[in-house]
Amino acid sequence: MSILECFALIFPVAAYLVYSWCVGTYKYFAKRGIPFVKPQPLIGGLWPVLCENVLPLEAPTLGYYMFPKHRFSGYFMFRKPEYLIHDPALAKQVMIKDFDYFTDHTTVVPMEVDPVIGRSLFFMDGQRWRHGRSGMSPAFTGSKMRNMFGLLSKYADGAVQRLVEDAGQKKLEMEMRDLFQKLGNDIITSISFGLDIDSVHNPDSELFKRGKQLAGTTGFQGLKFFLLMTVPSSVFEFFGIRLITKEVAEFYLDIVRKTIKHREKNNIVRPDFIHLFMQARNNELKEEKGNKDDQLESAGFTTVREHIESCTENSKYSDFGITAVVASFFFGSIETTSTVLCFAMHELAANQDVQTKLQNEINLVEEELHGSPLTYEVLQKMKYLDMVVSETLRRWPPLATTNRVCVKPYTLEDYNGTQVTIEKGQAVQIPIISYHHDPDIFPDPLRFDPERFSDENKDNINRDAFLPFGSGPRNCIGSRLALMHIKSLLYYILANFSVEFSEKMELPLKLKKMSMTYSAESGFWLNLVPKSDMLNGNLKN
Ligand code: HEM
Repeated sequence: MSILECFALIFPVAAYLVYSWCVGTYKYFAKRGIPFVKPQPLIGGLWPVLCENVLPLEAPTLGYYMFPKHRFSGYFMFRKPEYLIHDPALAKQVMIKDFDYFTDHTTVVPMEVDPVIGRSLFFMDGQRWRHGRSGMSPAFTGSKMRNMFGLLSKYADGAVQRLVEDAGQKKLEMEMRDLFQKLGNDIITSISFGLDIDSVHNPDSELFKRGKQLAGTTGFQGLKFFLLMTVPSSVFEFFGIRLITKEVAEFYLDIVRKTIKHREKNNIVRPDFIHLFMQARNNELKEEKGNKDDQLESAGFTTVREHIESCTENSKYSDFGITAVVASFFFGSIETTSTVLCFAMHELAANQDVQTKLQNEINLVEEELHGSPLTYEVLQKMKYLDMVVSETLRRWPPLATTNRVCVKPYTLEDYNGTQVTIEKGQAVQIPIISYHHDPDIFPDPLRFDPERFSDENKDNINRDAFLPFGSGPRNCIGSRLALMHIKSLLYYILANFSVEFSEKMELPLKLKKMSMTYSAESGFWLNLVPKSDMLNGNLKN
């Protein structure tokens, strides 16, 4: 990082802290009789992150256990007062029934600040978000995902076969986050930009390097992202700081332009996102009402419902618009899916009985397929695989919290009758991780137990408190794609390998502190053990 870049980042942050110090007040919650986490000067509720062993991503959730008798509590982000919602039923009210009061996420990035990230739904607000979501939702329906499954599954199968060749007769020792980030980059590059690459064997390829610049949440890129979440985006605009550099945006724009030209000239149809958004700009992207693939249960327990009516009439995507929208998928998808895959593999290595049960289900499916390729229907019907993925999402949700911004005054009522009006512009935090780890909601919460999601037990699950993909109209638009990605890779890996901890794995697992999502401090080191060798008992070390 150059001195100029350091200055460009440090100066706006310092200016913002001084500003918030002048306008903020720590008396906000005390005056209203609301329990709150005691702030420290300047950094507010971030003190436990700096001085105690609290992960930054869990910092806003501290009030959950400090004030168990309340439906909500207060928290200071630096000097800005925010609310933490303890009661999952109240969170549901905020996210679904009273959504009109809470339509936005806290971080908004105007297109002028960053033309790529500014086109990501996550960072849009108001009408622009509504319009963007309704235009994008037909590209993520179950039927579109079924069409994309062939591409994704073929890639996952091919990538795992290359690992089988690498392994030969030996165990393959690998760091899982590195592996899944590479596979994730390749899958998203294939289904977004229509290009097939192999980053595991070609880590120096231009496409992998560029992909990392799009999805990166570590180093300088991670710092910029963290600041974007804490400092108003106008500060970024004023200093001309972009999250995705012009060079990276132009690299992908060039690919998209050439691909579109080639496809139009040669009448090529490939069921990927470029194709879907080319259809959208020609008003040809339709939602097929009543399609059985769009029913929730077909995609697994965790899939979330689409609440916004789709409308593609005015979605006139330019070449740059298509580039920016698909590039923004890198950002939301690679870290999240890699996190789930790393922890799923970790739990399978730690719980060999679960691994055996999952492999038995996979073996049965393979027998029934008689050598034919895996299909979307067959993958969706794999109950135990769905239970393992659901339990991983409960135990290790990639997003520990989500949030909403109040857009018109709203009154909250505590169990004891205390009422408080949230003002326009104030944020509420929804502590996904606290619900998932609350023993009153999920007994023995730190135990990895896929049986919680069995047919016999899943009706007892409090759906309001199980929120890996959020809830309501602003839920995760990519839940079906994410589940398909995670399940396909787990299927092919466990069809060919068993997994065990390698000697390099630091146990018990120590979580990485400075990370935007859950991760292992020293990596997820596992051995992939070729299955045929295990069966023949002739494994070479
Ligand atoms: C396991 C993987 C994933 C997890 C756990 C996850 C989780 C989430 C969560 C918790 C939210 C916020 C929801 C809310 O506030 O109610 C969200 C939003 C979002 N996710 Fe995901 N996500 C995953 C994968 C993906 C993928 C693969 C994509 C797209 C290709 C994606 C695109 C988005 C977008 C665009 C939003 C913002 C939606 C909006 O504001 O309208 N996510 N995700």
